[in-house]
This record gives sequence, structure tokens and C-alpha cells, in this order.
Amino acid sequence: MKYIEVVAAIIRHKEKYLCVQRGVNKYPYISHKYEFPGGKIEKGESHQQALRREIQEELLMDIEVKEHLHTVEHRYPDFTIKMYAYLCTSANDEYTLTEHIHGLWLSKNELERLDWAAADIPIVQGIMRSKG
Ligand SMILES: Nc1nc2c([nH]c(=O)n2[C@@H]2O[C@H](COP(=O)(O)OP(=O)(O)OP(=O)(O)O)[C@@H](O)[C@H]2O)c(=O)[nH]1
Repeated sequence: MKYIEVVAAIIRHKEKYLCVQRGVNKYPYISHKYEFPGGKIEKGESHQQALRREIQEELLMDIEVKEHLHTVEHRYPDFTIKMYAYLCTSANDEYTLTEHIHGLWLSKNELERLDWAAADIPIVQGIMRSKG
């Protein structure tokens, strides 16, 4: 079973969190799901470097990486991911989607409205339970 390590950015700006939607994918359980921006960690990269690179590529956005929030391991039918989620901040709410089909800023209690990738559900629940 393929095993991949992924970083995800929980980008918070003015009490809202940036959520992005994937387009069609060869795996139906990934297609059109919402997720946090990020991606695979490349060889030799720190989590912080991978996050800053991925967010620059996917959103043309500069972020500041803050604390580690959660690590989730999830087994999909065709691969397993280990995902490290970090709280990040941005100077403003502007982004340009280069890979995703939709993006939106939601407050904590609105997050559960979206159809999240299965691996993200524990992360979303953790954010919704968190204070502040
Ligand atoms: N970035 C990100 N990926 C997630 C999340 N949740 C989740 O299951 N994933 C999965 O983790 C993998 C992330 O790798 P990626 O973004 O580099 O995937 P990709 O297939 O677009 O990249 P590739 O074309 O280089 O293979 C994908 O299979 C994605 O579906 C999430 O919240 N953020």
C-alpha cells in the first residue's frame, strides 16, 4: 500500500479558516472533496518549507507557519496518508486558486457544512472544539 506524508495548512485570518475544494480525481473518494491546502513533503524539506512552498504554488499566498495542531493517519482504499496539520496565518485574505476549483473562508462553527476528505474530519472536529 502506497504511503504518503502530507502537510496541511490551517490558514486563519480574522477568525476564519481557508477551505479549498479539489477538482475531479481518479479516486472518487477524493473528487470534489474539501481539504486544507498543502501537499506532499519533498525529500529534504522541513514541514515548514513544504507548507510555504505548497501554499505559494496552490494559492500564490505567503503564510507564516505557527504551531502544529494535529497529525492524522488515514487509510484510503488505494493509499495511506500521514497528514501533519499546522496553524498558519496570512497578512490578508487574498488568494488565487491555481489547482483547486473553489475556496472559501469559514468561521469555526461553519466548517462542518462542507464535504471534507475523510482524512480531514478529525482535524475539522479538533478546530471546531478548540477555544479562541
Ligand atoms: N493537501 C491536502 N491533501 C489532502 C488533504 N486531505 C487528504 O486526504 N489529502 C490527500 O493527500 C494527498 C496530498 O497530496 P497532493 O496534494 O500532493 O496530491 P496530488 O495528487 O494533487 O499531487 P501529485 O499530482 O503531485 O501526486 C492527496 O491524495 C489528497 O487527496 C488535505 O487536507 N490537504
